[in-house]
Amino acid sequence: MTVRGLSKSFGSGPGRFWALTDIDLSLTPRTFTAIMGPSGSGKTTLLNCLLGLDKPDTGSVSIGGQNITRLDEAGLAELRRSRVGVVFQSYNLIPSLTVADNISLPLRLAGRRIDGRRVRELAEIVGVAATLQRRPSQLSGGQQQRVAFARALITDPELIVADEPTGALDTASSDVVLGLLRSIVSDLDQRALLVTHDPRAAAVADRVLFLSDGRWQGELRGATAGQISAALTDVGRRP
Ligand SMILES: Nc1ncnc2c1ncn2[C@@H]1O[C@H](COP(=O)(O)OP(=O)(O)OP(=O)(O)O)[C@@H](O)[C@H]1O
Repeated sequence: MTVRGLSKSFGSGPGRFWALTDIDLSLTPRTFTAIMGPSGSGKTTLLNCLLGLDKPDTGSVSIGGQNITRLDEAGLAELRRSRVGVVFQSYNLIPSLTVADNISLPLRLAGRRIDGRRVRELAEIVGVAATLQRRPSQLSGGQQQRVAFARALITDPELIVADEPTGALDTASSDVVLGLLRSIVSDLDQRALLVTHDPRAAAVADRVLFLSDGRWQGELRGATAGQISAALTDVGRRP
């Protein structure tokens, strides 16, 4: 996945506001990248541009070698359904469906064949194989988030985007979910993009990119939570 020279504004005339300016980003397979930045720095706008929910003013977003900024609505729907797996803070599982049916839902929506063996395999990888016939309400928050990861992986996407995936979890469940994301990247050859406010979560990534006022402010590789926290404070202080 490659982003080149991406800029995004809202409004027009004197009220025009640049939420993102000249953003470049490259995510290669088996890399785990975290994005951090103060509130209003442009993180959600960037994710929305990657998912085709917002159209950038300039620049390109290439996923699987295709510039998604040129896709029509049908192409963008297919992108979000099959080519990018997304996990949010709220697990967004369908309460009336079993865990197995929640995991296979993206395939059903895409009209693709459901491979029961693959559903079980992913459930095992994320550690919810014993819960396949239960409903989401019978699972803990951490278990529900693991189901959301299996659902994100079922279409074998080119990128996993996790937007505050540990925001609603306690420390122990957060650690499990972050360890899972880490192993998804290494064992399943995935690339992952994590947006988080939590330096402990970002420390699990290979590199952390800092965004402020819609521009990259720098990056850290292999940093501890303490180093990330200090860098974040520094970014927030810059004029
Ligand atoms: N639809 C919109 N219209 C006008 N301004 C917008 C719109 N969406 C976002 N913005 C502005 O763009 C800037 C970036 O917002 P964005 O939501 O991307 O920040 P964020 O880093 O995700 O913040 P948070 O951490 O609080 O979620 C903010 O100043 C916001 O007010």
